[in-house]
Amino acid sequence: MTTPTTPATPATPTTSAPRELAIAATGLRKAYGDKTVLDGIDLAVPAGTVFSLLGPNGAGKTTAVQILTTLIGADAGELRVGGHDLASAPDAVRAAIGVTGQFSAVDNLITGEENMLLMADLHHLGRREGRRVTAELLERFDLVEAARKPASTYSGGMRRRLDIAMTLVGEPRVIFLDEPTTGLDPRSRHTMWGIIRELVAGGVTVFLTTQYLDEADELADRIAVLHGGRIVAQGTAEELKRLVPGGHVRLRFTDPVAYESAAAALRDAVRDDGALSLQIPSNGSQRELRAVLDWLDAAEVEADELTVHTPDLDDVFFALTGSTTAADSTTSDSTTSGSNAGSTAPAARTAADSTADSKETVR
Ligand SMILES: Nc1ncnc2c1ncn2[C@@H]1O[C@H](COP(=O)(O)OP(=O)(O)OP(=O)(O)O)[C@@H](O)[C@H]1O
Repeated sequence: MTTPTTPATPATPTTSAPRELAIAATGLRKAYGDKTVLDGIDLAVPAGTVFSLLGPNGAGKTTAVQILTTLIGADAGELRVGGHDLASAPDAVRAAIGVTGQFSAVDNLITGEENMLLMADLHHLGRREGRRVTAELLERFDLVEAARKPASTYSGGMRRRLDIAMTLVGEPRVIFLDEPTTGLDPRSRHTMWGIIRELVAGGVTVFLTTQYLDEADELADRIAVLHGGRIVAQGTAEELKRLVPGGHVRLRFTDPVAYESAAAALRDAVRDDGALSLQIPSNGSQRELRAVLDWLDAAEVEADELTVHTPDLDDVFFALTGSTTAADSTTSDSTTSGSNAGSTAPAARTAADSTADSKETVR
């Protein structure tokens, strides 16, 4: 397991007391036949935070969610959710959690409001209280106009909002969101992100699986990458990004003569003769950028375009889960990548660079 060297920044700097853990797993194991899906993983999610579990298809994210929500049993591990032990008090765990995601609880044949009232019944809220909670949640999730229409007529975004609203009827303290924005358009995704932030601001803990790395980057206080049955890295998004070298400034030229003279002056730069571009290792910080610009001035290099690429979670994901070898090489390079951007690690840089082009920032 790779652990970033920098300690995590506390989510709430105002208190130094350790937060109560909403989810705690030690040595979680699960196998299907002779296929080990979770090979002894540890998770610690402080209450009131967003934790994101990332991993390639088939890594075991849904299996982890199913175990932590009591849907299936684990083969081994000490597991606590919402302050209760999963093995000895599954009902208490169920009462403390909400689950939404790939398997929606929405019944298409009835209206949104009826779905909500049904959920209120399941939670044994009285008729009046059920109506009050339903009205409040429909309002909060912008579903008042659609409340009397069959759920089958709802858009994907409306259905997810209804699904979350239904989950909130039981006032869960821990919510598992399994790929909550898959298939949603960008506007609906942003609406969902706003909803998740609001939930967390209200003290709810969110366990999020997602295939969108920008979503984890945007929302998660901590991220764990699951691969080969193990957590191969975990930390804040910033800590994970520091595991991957590959930050650089790219200079593009239109004039081959200018390109050649720049390449001669900047002998440490990586050449791309086809694109007439040079890459200078840089961590993208203001200080390093200034140093690069001074260096270019001194060498009298004038590029037609200058772009800065900093590793993002896609790079991290690719490097850690691309193959065992890639993950291993990235791990060993990681200690130098954050502090010494002047050095480059060829194997990991190749992994990062292959996904880099669409994410460069022109500054
Ligand atoms: N009931 C089952 N019986 C046998 N194998 C299973 C069962 N459920 C899951 N698996 C296998 O366990 C592995 C992990 O599956 P899981 O659905 O947890 O992965 P995931 O990370 O959620 O993937 P995805 O991103 O594709 O949803 C896969 O290889 C899957 O085929």
